[in-house]
This record gives sequence, structure tokens and C-alpha cells, in this order.
Amino acid sequence: MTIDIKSMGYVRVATTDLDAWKTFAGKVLGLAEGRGPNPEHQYWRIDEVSARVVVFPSDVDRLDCSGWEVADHQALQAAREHLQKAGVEFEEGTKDELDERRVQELIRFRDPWDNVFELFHGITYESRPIVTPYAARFVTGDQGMGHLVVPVLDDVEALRFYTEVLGFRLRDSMSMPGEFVGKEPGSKVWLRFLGVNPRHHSLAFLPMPNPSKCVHIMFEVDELDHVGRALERVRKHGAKLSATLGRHMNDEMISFYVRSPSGFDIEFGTEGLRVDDHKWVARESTAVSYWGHDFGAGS
Ligand SMILES: Cc1ccc(O)c(O)c1CC[C@@H]1C(=O)CC[C@]2(C)C(=O)CC[C@@H]12
Ligand SMILES: [Fe+2]
Repeated sequence: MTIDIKSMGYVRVATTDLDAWKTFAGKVLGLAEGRGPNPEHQYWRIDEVSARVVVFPSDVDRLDCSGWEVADHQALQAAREHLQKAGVEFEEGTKDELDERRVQELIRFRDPWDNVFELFHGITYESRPIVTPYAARFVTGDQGMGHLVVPVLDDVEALRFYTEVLGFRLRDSMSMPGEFVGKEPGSKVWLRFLGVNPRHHSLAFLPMPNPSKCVHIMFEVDELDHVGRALERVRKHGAKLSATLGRHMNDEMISFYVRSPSGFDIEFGTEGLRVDDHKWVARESTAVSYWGHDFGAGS
């Protein structure tokens, strides 16, 4: 047995520039302002969940942690036992941490490369319907809030850790030349795309260090027009486009990438593939994209 993660629930972002994040999250991405216990923190909504993105002031700019949802107390208890057997140290959320995240229970641990993960259950949701600033509807529900790509240093150990310890399932692999990440010419490194629900991937890793502790976070909207409109807002607000519009090969998503004030990218897309675990087989994609996604063009 392994851990039964249902979906990606939230992210917490540390920033030195709250004002820049306010403009970026609200005006560029079009997330909705939520409320929370700390008046200095920004709580951003994309659906009924009280906050999917919490931005808080810090002396560093980086992803602080990601939160992953399990069904209930029993599932979290099973996760504790599994982590213990796997030799992964974890800590319990304090009363303040539970209040801040508005969850009933949580535990926190690190992967071998210092990426911080939380497992939680019982997150609050709001009675007031979500109204986003530009009327975009975000695709969440059983697919969770989106996907996260984390930096690792060892692609073999990373695949083992996320599948055997955390219970993610391999959905796709893509190799890159080792030179790209500073390894010997002629060597290969692997990007792996992992899922826990119908979203093609909820977690992926890139074997390359990144001080922001995040390669990107992906948000999905339900119409291409909302991707186009967001792209216009990127230009209007002078945000840096990290990759042009394109359609990925593995999850068929049409998206662009924009640099966040915390140094990592946000991928903003639509038409992501839903997969069925009973039928899906892990594959190897031979290109990043069918078209577009020029990672050198934004600069
Ligand atoms: C290849 C791919 C498939 C589906 C995705 O959602 C997705 O984000 C990617 C791209 C992953 C990756 C990245 O995010 C950082 C910059 C990378 C390493 C590249 O330069 C090519 C692939 C890119
Ligand atoms: Fe992505």
C-alpha cells in the first residue's frame, strides 16, 4: 500500500514584493481575492475552496510548500504510517497552521531535495460563488487545482520517491540532453509526469536545481479565449513571457508560461487531457509540444 493522494490542494508562496503579487495574481492571472486569518497575507481563490494560493511576506522569493489532499482522518493516518515505514520524517501542523490553511489536520515533510509537501484533509469551502475578475472558470474539482513542477537533483531517486513513497502514478516521460542541466554531453536526464486523478499530471519534476523551489505551477481554464485574454494582460502589465503559446504533446494542453514575482513560472492553459487509470499506459513523449512553447522567445 501507499499514500492515497486525491489531488493538489493549495500552494503557499513566499515573496519580498506583495504589491507585485497582488497585481500579478489579480490583474494578470485573474484569480479572485479571498479572505483569511492573517491580514498581511493574500488569499487567492479559483473555485469554492477558501484559498488555493496563499502569498505571504518574506525575505525570500520562492514556493514555500504545496498541499495535497487526502480523503479524511483515516487516509492521513495511513499516510503517517506509510511515511514512517519509508523513513520519511514528518511533523504535525500546529493549531495556527491549521487555522491559516483552513484544514482539519495536516502533516509536513520534505522530499530529498528540500521541496516541502503537506498532506491535509478537511479544507473549507465557501458558500459564496466564485466570481473571478475576468470571468474565467478554472478547471478544478476531481482534477485538483492544477499541476506543479518541482526541481530535483536525481531523476532516478525522484521517480522512486514520488511513486513508491508518495503513491503518484507515472503518466509520461520525456528525456532531455544532459548538457541542458550541466551533465556530460551525450547523457540523458528524465522529466517525469505523474498523476493521482484524471488530470494527466499533477506533479512533474525537472532534474535541475532552482532556488525558487519551483519550475512552474499550472492553472487550467475552461475556454481558449480565457488563455488569449490572459496573454493580453501579460503584455499590458509588462510581465515577462517565459514561453509563447503552444500545445503540449503529453497532456495536449494549450498554454503559455509567464514569470511570477517569486521567480518561478506560471503556466496558464486549457484543454488538458483527462486520463482514466484503468486504461492509461505510461508513455514517452518525443517532443515538448506539437507546436509553439518557444522558451527562448519571451526574452
Ligand atoms: C514538456 C511539458 C509537458 C507538459 C507540461 O505541462 C509541461 O510544463 C512541459 C514542459 C516542462 C519543462 C519546463 O517546465 C521548464 C522548461 C523546460 C525544461 C524546457 O526547456 C522544455 C520542457 C520544459
Ligand atoms: Fe506544465
